[in-house]
Amino acid sequence: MQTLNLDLAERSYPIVVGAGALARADLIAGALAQPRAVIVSNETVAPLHLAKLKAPLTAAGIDTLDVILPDGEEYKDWPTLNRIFDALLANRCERSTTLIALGGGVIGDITGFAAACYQRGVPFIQAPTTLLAQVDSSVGGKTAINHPLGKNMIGAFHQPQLVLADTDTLATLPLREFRSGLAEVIKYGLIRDPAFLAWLEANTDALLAREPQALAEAIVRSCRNKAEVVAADERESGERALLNLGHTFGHAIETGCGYGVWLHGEAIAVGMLMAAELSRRLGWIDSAAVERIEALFVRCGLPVQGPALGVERYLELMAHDKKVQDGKLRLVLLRSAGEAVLSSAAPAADIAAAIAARCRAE
Ligand SMILES: NC(=O)c1ccc[n+]([C@@H]2O[C@H](COP(=O)([O-])OP(=O)(O)OC[C@H]3O[C@@H](n4cnc5c(N)ncnc54)[C@H](O)[C@@H]3O)[C@@H](O)[C@H]2O)c1
Ligand SMILES: O=C(O)C(=O)C[C@@H](O)[C@H](O)[C@H](O)COP(=O)(O)O
Ligand SMILES: [Zn+2]
Repeated sequence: MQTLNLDLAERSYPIVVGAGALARADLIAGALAQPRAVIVSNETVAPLHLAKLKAPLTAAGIDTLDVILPDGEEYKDWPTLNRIFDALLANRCERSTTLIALGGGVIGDITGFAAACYQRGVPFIQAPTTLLAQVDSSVGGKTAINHPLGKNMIGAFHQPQLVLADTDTLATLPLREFRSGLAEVIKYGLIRDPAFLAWLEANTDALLAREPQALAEAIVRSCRNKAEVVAADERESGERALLNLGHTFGHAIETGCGYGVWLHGEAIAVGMLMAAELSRRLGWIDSAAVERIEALFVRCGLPVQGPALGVERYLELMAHDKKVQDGKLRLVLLRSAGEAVLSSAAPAADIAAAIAARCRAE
């Protein structure tokens, strides 16, 4: 078990990574204000992993209520959020009730947002069970639901009290979901950690084989990168925007195709290649760098071409991006494979050409 700390003064919290972390009722109990917690999970994860979390809590005298939601990105929405509020109210949950999100990023994001809103804010704990959630969404306090016009458009910054990433849960994760998580792992290498990028290239096979040591190292190094960025810029007034590499394009793919059709990691993999292609057109990186990124995605089984939405539709969807300022797109681009910058310098024609180069023909 390894523990990192996300340093945010009075909102600091531990990120615990390792086999069996879900059973650490002692850590959960230490974070609770009363011996009661509400576990929010979904119909897929609960039968696989809920007992590992719930039984030790019960044994420790902590009363738990389960809220089991339908599974899917398309349920990261208002009606599903309301189901959490209905359960909290029906069970007279108080301001000191802690919510525990057991699942992937969808459960983490919606539970975190419910915690941010219920009675104007209650504590919550992240218990991520996908690779993507263990390396990214459980850390940093971005919580949200989707809107038909854009991803994560309704949300709040609300930090968890604790992150418990049990690497044993990854054994049941479908391969496509595992690959999707690798896209966010690679993102850290691309934006700020060239040594990690090289390590990922050298350890792709071990990761795809889910070798425990390689997995733990990838998760810890990812969380360390994320924790450093969030500690420096919690509310995304600067450096945190770099965590959005590929997301302006990727969110357009997710929204444009309908939530759940493209997985988040798949969409941002293509988005990162669009950003790389645009950086090449600006003369910031060379073709070899773009090919290097593409080769790693191919080895990880990630897509390298986007859907044929049409360039105009991509641009229309991208106009909703949260980084848009005074109506102008700001994009995360690459200065090298290992250094990203936020820039509004790209000419519209180059943005359109980069999209066209990386999506299927209509
Ligand atoms: N808040 C953030 O900072 C942040 C960061 C990245 C992504 N996100 C969001 O996270 C979401 C994507 O998260 P995700 O990739 O975890 O998707 P997900 O939550 O939909 O989980 C993927 C699938 O795996 C299943 N699953 C989860 N754990 C499992 C396990 N251990 N074994 C078997 N099946 C399991 C889920 O039920 C689901 O079907 C998107 O909504 C994205 O916008 C948020
Ligand atoms: O934590 C962040 O900051 C991120 O941008 C992490 C992203 O991987 C994640 O997908 C996030 O939800 C995107 O944020 P958004 O502000 O573009 O919705
Ligand atoms: Zn993401």
